[in-house]
Amino acid sequence: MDPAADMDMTLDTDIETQSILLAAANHDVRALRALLSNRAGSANVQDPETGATPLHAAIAACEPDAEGDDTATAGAASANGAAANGVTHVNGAGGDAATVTAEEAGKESEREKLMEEAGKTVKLLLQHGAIWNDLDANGETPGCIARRLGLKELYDLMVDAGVRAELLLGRLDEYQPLGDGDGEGDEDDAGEDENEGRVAEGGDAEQAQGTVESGNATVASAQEPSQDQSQQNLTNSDVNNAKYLASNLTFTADRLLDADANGVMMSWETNLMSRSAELLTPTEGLRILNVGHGMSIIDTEFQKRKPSMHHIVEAHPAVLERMKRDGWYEKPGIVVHEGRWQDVVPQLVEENVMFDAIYFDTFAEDYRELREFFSEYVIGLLDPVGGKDGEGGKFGFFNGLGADRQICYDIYSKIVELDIYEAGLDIEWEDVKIGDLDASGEWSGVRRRYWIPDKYRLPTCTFLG
Ligand SMILES: C[S@@+](CC[C@H](N)C(=O)[O-])C[C@H]1O[C@@H](n2cnc3c(N)ncnc32)[C@H](O)[C@@H]1O
Repeated sequence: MDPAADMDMTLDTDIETQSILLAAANHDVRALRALLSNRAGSANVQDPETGATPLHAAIAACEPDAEGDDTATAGAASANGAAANGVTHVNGAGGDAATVTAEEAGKESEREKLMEEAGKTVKLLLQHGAIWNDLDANGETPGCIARRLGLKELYDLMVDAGVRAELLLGRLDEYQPLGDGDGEGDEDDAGEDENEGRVAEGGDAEQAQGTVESGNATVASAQEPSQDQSQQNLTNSDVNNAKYLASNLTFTADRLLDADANGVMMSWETNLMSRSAELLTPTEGLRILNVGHGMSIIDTEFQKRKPSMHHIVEAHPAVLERMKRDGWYEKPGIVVHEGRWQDVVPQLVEENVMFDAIYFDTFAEDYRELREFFSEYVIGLLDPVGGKDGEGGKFGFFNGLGADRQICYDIYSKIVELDIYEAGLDIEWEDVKIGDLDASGEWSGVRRRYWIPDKYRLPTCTFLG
């Protein structure tokens, strides 16, 4: 190509990119609509330096500028409203109350207007295929910026966009083979995804990937779906799990690590395990199934409740070895199933074995496995008239879905709620505060920090109705 023409084209593209970013930042919906209709895919242009997409620009524009225009966050920070501030002033500053309240009310209405305009811009961009989880140069998705700035309305829009994208990818997944089985690319894909950073290459942009953590595995990139993009998501998770099951493990007092120093299980999760056991088995003498033994934490809690039957499914030879050494095979009511739950559980269903409480926490598996477990098997294994006083059996799982990024955690909490409901179960959440894991040095020597949120959303599921 003629170099001059080449340069012209580059200039045109740069100008187009900057015009789109500017229209998004100005919340100029009319100009933006015209620009987006010029070229497919232009809702995903990125500033070459900052990596900002139009979604980043539209949301970041709500940040107050340095000269004290604090409209956006003043309102956002007072999510509970100017009224609360007004009360403070009435009590504290006597005569100024009316003025201050009017000022606050003015700010609040300015903020509402800003949110409305930003919201329209964000929706327009999403309608034009803007990807919800593109990362800018700071490693933030647009939703991360909204959260950092306290812009709840915009954050919720981004969460909903992520839920839609992931649900659609999940559905597409059901209609496509998981890996082509010819080996080509499968192993590499698995290696790429497996417990590495949560950012994968996705077209031009880096994208945030949520993870389904049990201490564990990968899940789902999350992007507005297209056939090509959905393919990225179809990793052969069997390969990941198989690789983990063949790897060496290191046990110490406070952690179980795989051969790559990934945290399979860590002792900071103990209170989560004991609270789960408490909610699942409110009384002694129940029939329990636990999938994934790990550091024995939840099984020890279950044993304290003197179960009448306590089945454990565990697939890793080193964990099984340790269980033997520690006398688990001889404990009261214990039945150890050596093998992958995928092989063991269908057999239990066939034999009509029923439980009052089921817990699921594996490693190096993705959300599809968890979903398969509760959609296909829980219904057949959980006694609808079991549990305490025959009120029905309970199902729980380690909720580490997308836990290495708050927005992914919020998205997966919604997705799992929808899927659980579709499986005929109801879900109740209990929030458990997580301490400062950095301050307590939890991640030292662990390859990847798999937990970010300061609250764990603990799920307890029962039959609907
Ligand atoms: C995160 S740990 C479980 C921790 C456990 N909840 C505790 O309280 O210590 C996950 C366990 O699941 C096991 N596992 C992984 N994949 C499995 C599979 N497909 N079937 C059965 N067990 C599996 C791992 O070997 C590991 O012991």
